[in-house]
Amino acid sequence: MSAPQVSTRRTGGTSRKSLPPMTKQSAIKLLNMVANGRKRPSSINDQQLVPLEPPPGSCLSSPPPGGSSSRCYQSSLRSYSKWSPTEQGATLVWRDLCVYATAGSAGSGDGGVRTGNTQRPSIKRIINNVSGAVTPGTLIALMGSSGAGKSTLMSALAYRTPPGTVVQGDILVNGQPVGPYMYRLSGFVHQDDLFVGSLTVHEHMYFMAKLRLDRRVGHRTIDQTIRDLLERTGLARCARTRIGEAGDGKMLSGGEKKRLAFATELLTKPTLLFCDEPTTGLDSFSAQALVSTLQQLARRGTAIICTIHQPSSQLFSMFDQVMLLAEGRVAYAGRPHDALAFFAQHGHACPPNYNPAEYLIGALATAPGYEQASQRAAHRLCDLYAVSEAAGQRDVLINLEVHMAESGDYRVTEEQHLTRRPHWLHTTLWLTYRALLTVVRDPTVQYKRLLQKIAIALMAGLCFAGTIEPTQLGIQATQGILFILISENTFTPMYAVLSVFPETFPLFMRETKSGLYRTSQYYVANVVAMLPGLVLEPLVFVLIAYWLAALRPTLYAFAVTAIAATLVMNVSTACGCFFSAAFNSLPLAMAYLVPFDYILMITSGVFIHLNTMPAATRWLPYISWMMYANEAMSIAQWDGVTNLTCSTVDDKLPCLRTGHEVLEHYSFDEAHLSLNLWAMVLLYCGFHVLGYLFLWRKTKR
Ligand SMILES: Nc1ncnc2c1ncn2[C@@H]1O[C@H](COP(=O)(O)OP(=O)(O)OP(=O)(O)O)[C@@H](O)[C@H]1O
Repeated sequence: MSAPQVSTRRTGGTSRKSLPPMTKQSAIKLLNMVANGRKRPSSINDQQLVPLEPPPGSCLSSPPPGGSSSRCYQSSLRSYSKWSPTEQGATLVWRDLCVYATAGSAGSGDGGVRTGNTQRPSIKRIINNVSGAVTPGTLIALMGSSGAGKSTLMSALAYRTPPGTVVQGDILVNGQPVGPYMYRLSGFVHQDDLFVGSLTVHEHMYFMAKLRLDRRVGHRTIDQTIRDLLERTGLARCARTRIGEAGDGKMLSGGEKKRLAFATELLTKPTLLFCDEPTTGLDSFSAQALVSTLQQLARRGTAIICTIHQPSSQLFSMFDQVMLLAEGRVAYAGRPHDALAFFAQHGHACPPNYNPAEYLIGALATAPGYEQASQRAAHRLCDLYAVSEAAGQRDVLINLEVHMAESGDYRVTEEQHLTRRPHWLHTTLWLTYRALLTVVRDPTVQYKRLLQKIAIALMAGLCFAGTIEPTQLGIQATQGILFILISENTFTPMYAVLSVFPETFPLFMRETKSGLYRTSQYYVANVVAMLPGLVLEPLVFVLIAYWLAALRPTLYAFAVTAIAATLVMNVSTACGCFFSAAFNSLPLAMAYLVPFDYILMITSGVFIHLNTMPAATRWLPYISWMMYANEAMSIAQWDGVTNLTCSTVDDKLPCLRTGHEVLEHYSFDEAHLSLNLWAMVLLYCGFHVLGYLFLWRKTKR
């Protein structure tokens, strides 16, 4: 396949069609007529102008009961003197839109085209020259068979395309090309729901409100908003239920999770709402209830775009507009009822008692065994629509928006300055709270590990009980228990955190991309949430093993051992976090970590005299916190000891008479105590900085 030449800009003006000069008022008049389904007039009379601003009490503030609010919004045109979609409603138009997926991007599943020794990236066109418009107060359904390009089109419109996707064409919101502001202006309900399962519904909503709403919004208002939203989405009775992960006993159903995702997006009262298959997995009653909630939301001025799979007849008729896609092209866009008439006109009359949506999608789908014929039929319908009157009216509306954007005297309101985002620390604290709840509520993470630590400490302590004496054998036993104290606080925690980032990565990416928080805040919150466990565990372990084994009975020696063990556990966890952030999967992280473990162990000072290591590897102990901890703990045990006895029976045993000689035997030095502790603090910071940088780099891809 030859790769098409595409520009890498998201939107641009290469395809802009030139329009004749037009006054602002004439354009508004024309737009108004087009939106109301009338043909373009040959001349525009300025006396027939409509007011620019909706009058007080118009449908923007109070929609007519049962009336077509989309018509209502279309006739209430916004002012073109400023750009303020939150005040005026958002008109989203897209023109000549093409979306390409490059090889290697999510879902492409191929690595490109190989030519000779070089690999040329392959590019697949998913959306092919699509144009359309959504006005405030309109509920529009994107429909089509599986693979038609619904999700791709919607994510491009919402400015949420996955990495590796190239978007070409114009996408404008009230005349402004879409950009990062879409994360603030619009909500996006994803097809797959991602939550922190250990939170309850109310906790999740409260957390989201704290991070997404203006920081001046008080507790009472937040509580009231959450109560209203849970009521509206039918989740009020689940407010105290944990969201849960698959396999948990107490959890929300798939449909409830979908509604929770929906309620979360409504917190910010988005002007534009994108819903990727919101009814999938819901029974017909719940699906209808959800679409009816969407209808109500549209009546209040939100422009809503949904992708939807084979809706029931009733659901189909609830949408103001439908856009039918076939192989990335538009086969029809307009009112649902008119879609049936258009298809009937071109030889696809829906039989009576047939689900219309199913019929229309079936007419555009590729039938197995008849691929070429069905593709030809779908292309024919797309071609017929492209030259239809409905497409012409749509094009006038789109061109007017583009024209107004180009020639209008817009005053772009920096709407983001109107909302005060939470402070860095505030967001970090809320993230820490959420991470802490996860740690506390997941017994496998915390309690089981603590119990395991106590059991190992008891076992190790009892095995060494009575062996710590001022003899040559006692020296060996002392160094042995110190190694147990260090290794037990190294390997288990290091491997335990390996899954932290890969497991939560999809949720983290979604939340950071939507501007909920920054990588630094997420990283710091996770580290802080781990801290209580990382202090408690080594202290409990040392407390039990130290006194059972009867190591040096001075407060100083105990304190140094406890501090060193705590630092060991924290550095190990930091190292685990670094490997976890650096690699995309647990097996990959493990594959690299195991060889690193061996370096740590070999250079700990137990297995080899560090001075005798080959010159090329002599730098390795400097990155080994096991060596630093071993030296610090050994100094605490042997510093100032002078009463060691030698064996009179076995002259093959070495004879070390003082603590100084013991330390020298292991290539340790009394003067290095504080140096060792500071080296561990440095390693802790270094690993975390590296871990953060790797995680941050992933978000930039
Ligand atoms: N990153 C990608 N790389 C290559 N092909 C892709 C990529 N993303 C989507 N596609 C392809 O583009 C086509 C449209 O995908 P899309 O997910 O938009 O379809 P859809 O209409 O939403 O389907 P469904 O209803 O099954 O979710 C599919 O054939 C899909 O395999």
